[in-house]
Amino acid sequence: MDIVYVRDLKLDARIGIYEWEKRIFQKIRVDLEMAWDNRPPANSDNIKDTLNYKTAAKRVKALVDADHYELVERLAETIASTLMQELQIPWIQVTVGKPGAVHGSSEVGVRIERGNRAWQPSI
Ligand SMILES: Nc1nc2c(c(=O)[nH]1)N=C([C@H](O)[C@@H](O)CO)CN2
Repeated sequence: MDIVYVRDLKLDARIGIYEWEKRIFQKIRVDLEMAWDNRPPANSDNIKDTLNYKTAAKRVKALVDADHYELVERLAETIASTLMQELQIPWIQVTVGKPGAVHGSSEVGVRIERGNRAWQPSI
């Protein structure tokens, strides 16, 4: 399975369950792994055939900017369902991390997979 990825996307988010977290922005980190058939763009050398990683990253930023999220789980699910639907992605892995949220840990968060992991492009 071919992959298009976005790694270590750093964003400022309104996120968290505590009252004080609703009044501040916190750094979050997002990783995306997205299944795609990379042979058509490799053959055409045309951006139109790609899963455009810039488009995906900008959409994630817009989703983060649009709302306060209590849980990293809801943000990860929102990112996965939105990108899958809007960009026709058959399988996605989304990691959302909160660096510095837990003393003694460099990062905490969630990783989810949605869609068909066994997806293969038709030849
Ligand atoms: N599984 C989760 N656990 C926790 C979350 C979360 O979003 N998912 N959030 C918090 C707090 O907001 C925390 O990050 C503040 O330090 C605690 N546990």
